[in-house]
Amino acid sequence: MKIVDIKNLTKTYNKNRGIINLTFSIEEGEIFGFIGPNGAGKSTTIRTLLNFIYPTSGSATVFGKDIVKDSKEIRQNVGYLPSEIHYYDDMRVIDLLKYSAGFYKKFNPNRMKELAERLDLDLHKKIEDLSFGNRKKVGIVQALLHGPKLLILDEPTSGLDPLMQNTFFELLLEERKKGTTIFFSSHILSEVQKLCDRVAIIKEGELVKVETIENLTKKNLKYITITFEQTEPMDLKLDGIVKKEVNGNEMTLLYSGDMKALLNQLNALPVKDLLIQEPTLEEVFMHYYEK
Ligand SMILES: Nc1ncnc2c1ncn2[C@@H]1O[C@H](COP(=O)(O)OP(=O)(O)OP(=O)(O)O)[C@@H](O)[C@H]1O
Repeated sequence: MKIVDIKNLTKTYNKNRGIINLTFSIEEGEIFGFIGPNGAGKSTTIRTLLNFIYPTSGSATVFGKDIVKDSKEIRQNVGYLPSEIHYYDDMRVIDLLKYSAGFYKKFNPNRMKELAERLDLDLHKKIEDLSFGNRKKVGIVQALLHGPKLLILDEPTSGLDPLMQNTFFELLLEERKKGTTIFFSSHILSEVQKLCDRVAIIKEGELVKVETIENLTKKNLKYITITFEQTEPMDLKLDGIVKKEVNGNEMTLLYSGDMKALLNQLNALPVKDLLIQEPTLEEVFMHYYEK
């Protein structure tokens, strides 16, 4: 079942582009990454899905329900972590969480305590006394508290130290085991690689690609290092060379072409050593972005 289904969704702010003609969907139980540089349109997409802002054109459904007409119903089953969190500063964490839990039909105080403990969050502190990272934790507890079917997380890890990020990822994997679908925006590629099943890449408001992490990292792009016997310039004439660098007798290639064609050419050259590696996700994305 499609938990999120976005069709030709466009949002323009006066004359500014926000997002243009986005179409993609997220299946039940997926951890789905949403990747793009600052200003690409990630928050705009998320805020539109939650009906904080209205689409200019196009449509989307969450749980099969219309994001504009049925937004109240949808929100009962969504946990949302905004990228920037603004709270009432003089409230204590516990009171704020109870207050926000009041908007949902399901609330479990034991779950609140358990989550606070796991994240090492002091429930009795005032919000104004919390660091940025600790405020983020409040947002995480708030998003998970009512056992949502869909988690929408906008840059969730910014401000968390690496240990806390791990705890947070563990929590997400536990949620996934329960069947929760997770939509996760980020500009940090390694965390997406670690956690997500599929990823949508967005650039300047437009969707570049939707791909499984497996395919993104494995399918076509290879990182190739060739060491030649001699330093005289060697030339390779091949389709599919995305990037080439030559340093002394060493040539590195990002290559997405036919492997046999490459090997045939190398066969005629004085090759001393050859190393073929999986590219990092950074390299894969650069490849998409450069196009
Ligand atoms: N309230 C607004 N008014 C006018 N333009 C806006 C508004 N919010 C966003 N934009 C524009 O829409 C585009 C997408 O912004 P958005 O915040 O969705 O990007 P993002 O991918 O979430 O980036 P970031 O990681 O920096 O939050 C940007 O060009 C931005 O300038």
